[in-house]
Amino acid sequence: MWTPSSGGSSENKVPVVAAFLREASGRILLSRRPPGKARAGLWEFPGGKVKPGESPAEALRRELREELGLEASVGQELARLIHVYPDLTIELILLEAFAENYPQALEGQEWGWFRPEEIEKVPLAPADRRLWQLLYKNSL
Ligand SMILES: Nc1nc2c([nH]c(=O)n2[C@H]2C[C@H](O)[C@@H](COP(=O)(O)OP(=O)(O)OP(=O)(O)O)O2)c(=O)[nH]1
Repeated sequence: MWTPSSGGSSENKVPVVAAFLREASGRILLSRRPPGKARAGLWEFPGGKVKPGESPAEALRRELREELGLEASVGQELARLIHVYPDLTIELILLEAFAENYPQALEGQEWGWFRPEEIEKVPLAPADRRLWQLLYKNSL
């Protein structure tokens, strides 16, 4: 019988929150995973793991502050999915977010504003590609 040693199972899923944040002209904020981290070089919706005792909204406000110096309010949940990576299974929760200031890369990561048609061509983390397809299907 095959048993996974780590990852590969949806039972021990790690909750990860991510922000759907749009600027005035409708472009969407993406950040790039830095070298040395899992899925380095791929683009994602900014966010991170939810710590024990935190709500998803609290976790997202903390991650946006730590990574991008953003003070943000958090709105509704837009999409959620479970994604199994070889090393880790995540439940990725996409929350609408509204920033009060402009982003700055506090952890040296690349970030940018992307039009929806540009996101089609960006190398996204596989879970984010699926999320993006879900959003598009629901014509957000
Ligand atoms: N933040 C974020 N992570 C994502 C997204 N899509 C996706 O597959 N992931 C994966 C990448 C990582 O394996 C995991 C989140 O870990 P992280 O490295 O961003 O979170 P963190 O800073 O809180 O954790 P850590 O590196 O300190 O362990 O989820 C996404 O849109 N945003």
